[in-house]
Amino acid sequence: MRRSQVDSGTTDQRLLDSRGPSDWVHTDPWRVLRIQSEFVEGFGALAELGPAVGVFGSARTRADDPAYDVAERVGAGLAEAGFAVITGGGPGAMEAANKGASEAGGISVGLGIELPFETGLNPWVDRGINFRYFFARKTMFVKYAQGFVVLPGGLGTFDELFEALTLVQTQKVTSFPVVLLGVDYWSGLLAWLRDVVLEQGKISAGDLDLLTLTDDVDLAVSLMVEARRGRGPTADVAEQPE
Ligand SMILES: C/C(=C\CNc1ncnc2c1ncn2[C@@H]1O[C@H](COP(=O)(O)O)[C@@H](O)[C@H]1O)CO
Repeated sequence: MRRSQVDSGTTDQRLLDSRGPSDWVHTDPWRVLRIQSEFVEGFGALAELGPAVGVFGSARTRADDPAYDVAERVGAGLAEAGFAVITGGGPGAMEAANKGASEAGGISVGLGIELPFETGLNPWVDRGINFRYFFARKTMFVKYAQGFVVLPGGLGTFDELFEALTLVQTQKVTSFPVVLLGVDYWSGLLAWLRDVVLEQGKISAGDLDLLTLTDDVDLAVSLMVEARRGRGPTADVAEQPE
């Protein structure tokens, strides 16, 4: 535009001078940009992480609970085997796994989530990202972890476990090992999946093959190592064309 068509002032000036209504920051199009920024930040922070395992488990596991010690040993074992350990960055089993990984000299990652009862990232997270949106955070777990160790937990842990299983069942991700650590805790769920869900044809037998139930931390770690070998030499970079 030229002459009288040109708006007075510059675009920069209009941007910097104007303080109009602000309700648009709470609209969906603006949220889309915030969501996008979570993906950009997550991909940017984790792209060069190398082989990693996700550890899920209860936010309520106390330090005197035997499961805390198990989580700590899992974190340490995975770190010693060369895996980065990715948790939800919160308290309980997450904190224990991060502690184990960090103390063993490994890469301890926490993907925190904004919650009404904010707890913040636990002190053992060395690389942390805070998310507003659960679904953006979940993408990071499945994109950057090559296997999952699941400690005793509640609804959040179930959600993460079944999300991983669903993605494999529907072939949305390459199959990865899922270890349920805690025979007493998890065997009831596994029995129900086998005796009711499988029996009534709601899942296939192969869907259960993905799961290993054990109390053995070393076995959990070695299953992850085996799976990493199975993925071949590209396991560290895992770049695929679109
Ligand atoms: C409930 C309390 C704190 C919650 N803080 C959390 N911080 C980060 N991640 C969390 C938190 N709570 C749940 N998660 C995710 O779900 C899984 C644990 O859920 P569960 O219901 O406790 O089993 C865990 O793997 C996280 O990814 C203060 O007590």
